[in-house]
Amino acid sequence: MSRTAFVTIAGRTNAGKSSLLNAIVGEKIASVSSKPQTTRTRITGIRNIDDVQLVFFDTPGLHKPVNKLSEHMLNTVKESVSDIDAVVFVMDCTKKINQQELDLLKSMNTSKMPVILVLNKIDLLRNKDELAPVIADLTSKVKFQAVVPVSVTENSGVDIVIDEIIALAEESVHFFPEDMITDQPEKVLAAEMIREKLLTLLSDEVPHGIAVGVEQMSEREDKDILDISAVIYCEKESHKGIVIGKGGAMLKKASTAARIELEDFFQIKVNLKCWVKVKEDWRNRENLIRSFGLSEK
Ligand SMILES: Nc1nc2c(ncn2[C@@H]2O[C@H](COP(=O)(O)OP(=O)(O)OP(=O)(O)O)[C@@H](O)[C@H]2O)c(=O)[nH]1
Repeated sequence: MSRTAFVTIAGRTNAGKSSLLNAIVGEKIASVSSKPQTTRTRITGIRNIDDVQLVFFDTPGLHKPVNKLSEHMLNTVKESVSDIDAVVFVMDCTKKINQQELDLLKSMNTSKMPVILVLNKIDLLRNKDELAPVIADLTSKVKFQAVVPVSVTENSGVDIVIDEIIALAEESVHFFPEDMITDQPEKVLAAEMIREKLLTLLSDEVPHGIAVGVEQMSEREDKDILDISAVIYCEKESHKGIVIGKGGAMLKKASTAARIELEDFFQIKVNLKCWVKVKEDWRNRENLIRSFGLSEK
């Protein structure tokens, strides 16, 4: 069974968060982060390792450098974390923990978020024995899933961080196709959430012959609403009828289930509109793949 881990990287300015993310996801990050994002959740990188897909994203209240976090943001941590499987909290091991970092870590404990502590920049330590008391002090105050000494610059410990994240991955479909990169990861993720709901509800009636493309996804300027319009492509006219269902019942059920999941993930009210179209042999059509926001590597 395939697994997915949704991961947020948090920590103080200059701790090495971007460097670590780059070390984990490699060059894919460039294509992902350079585009302006429309939603508050921002996917910053994707990495596939065997049957596990790691999806890195920023989430409100957590992605800002810790020294810029306000009280208000700390309070929102609890509400905005339902989809996080792991928080990777990066600290510069040569710097003492400050009150804000401690508060944030404690609020993560309160909301039962698994936290992997990365003690970065160990290459700067003259004597590695200096780490033991630091770790002892931190673990006496905060509960961590794992504590990993790392030097991103020397590429030491990064593999262990990856293993710890993999250990927290949950059984799930992969939201992003292997070997493809996208500059619109939120659209791809939303499309896959909709497709997954349809496949679950339809069971074997329309096996695999469904593709979903999110054509529009934008947050309203005046209201906290995310408008998403999606097209469901079937291979046959008869499949279209099944997807829509009697009096539109099936489509309604699937889009309601998808909307609930999308609202939970993006932490915003979602207005989802789905259309069903027949496109024979969509699987071989390059332009369709492109309209899903994907491209071959
Ligand atoms: N010596 C050393 N320097 C590192 C290491 N990891 C990152 N750095 C350096 O630390 C600085 C900050 O790294 P970033 O990855 O930009 O840190 P950040 O946490 O993303 O910073 P903000 O975006 O400001 O929040 C850079 O100059 C990195 O080259 C490390 O393992 N050892």
